[in-house]
Amino acid sequence: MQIQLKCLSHTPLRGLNDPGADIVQEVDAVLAQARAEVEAFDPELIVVFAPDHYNGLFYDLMPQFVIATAADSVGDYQTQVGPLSVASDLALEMTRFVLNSDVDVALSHRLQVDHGCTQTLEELTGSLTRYPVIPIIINSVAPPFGPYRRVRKFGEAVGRFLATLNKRVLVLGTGGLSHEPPVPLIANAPDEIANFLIAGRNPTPEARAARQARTIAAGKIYGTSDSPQTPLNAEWDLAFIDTLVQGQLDSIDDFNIEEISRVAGRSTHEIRTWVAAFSALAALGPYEAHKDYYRPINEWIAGYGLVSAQPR
Ligand SMILES: O=C(O)/C=C/c1cccc(O)c1O
Ligand SMILES: [Fe+2]
Repeated sequence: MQIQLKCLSHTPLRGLNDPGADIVQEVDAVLAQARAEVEAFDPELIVVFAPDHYNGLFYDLMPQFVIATAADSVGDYQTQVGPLSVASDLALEMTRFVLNSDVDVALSHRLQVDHGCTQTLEELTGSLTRYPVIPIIINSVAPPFGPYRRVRKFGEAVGRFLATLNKRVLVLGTGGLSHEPPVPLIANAPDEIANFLIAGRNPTPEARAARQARTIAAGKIYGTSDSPQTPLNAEWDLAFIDTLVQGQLDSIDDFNIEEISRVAGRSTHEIRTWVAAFSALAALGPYEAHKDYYRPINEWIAGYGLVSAQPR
């Protein structure tokens, strides 16, 4: 089998609250290059490790890991609505393999996915259906989270499964790096917000629009003294990227969840998708990785990065 990896940030504010035109063009060029590389690789399967932001998964039953055999995009922010072309049989086989590797994983035969999964698919492939895909959700937004060492074990099990396939596989991780958008916490939440976080599927168009307006408003002041959210932390982001590029994945086992939230923002935990993706690649042997791009972009509430890797 052949495998390539790309991990990149997502942000629903791209196109809704943009930085200066020079930065927009710079990112457009980075994404165009990544898309061209995906096109040249011509994957037969995409495995996308993604977070959910209370669009598909809620506290009525909040799993740490989910593999989907079927998935529909809710179309939040500016993402496309509709079904993904999920490789259902392979997703089920993967689930069996992971369970037999002594790692618990939930299975969904009808998962709703949001921008955390679909933005990256659209940016790197042009659509939700261009290639067969297996969506894998890693809880990165709804505390409590399992330890980082667990994410690594999960990613390794997925990687060992991919090694059994005779296919060109593109592994994606989407989210991060440092950032903290105004996603509510259930701890001490008023009833209305708690009810949304527990069972808020399929919100009304008005509720969706209000959520989007709140995020845009937060983007307008993010990184200033008016913003109550933890700011971006470029130093933390670059050290994390370096850890991945140097292949020091075992050091991630010791990551302290509370400390990361404090110094880099609560949604920084979307890097769990990167950890799983790199662990899947590392399960196939030594790799070489390259930082394609990094820039902290307040308007997008994103320590925005792209890293690519392949077997050495
Ligand atoms: O879930 C939302 O409504 C917003 C999510 C968000 C905002 C800004 C940057 C991101 O990476 C997000 O996922
Ligand atoms: Fe996100």
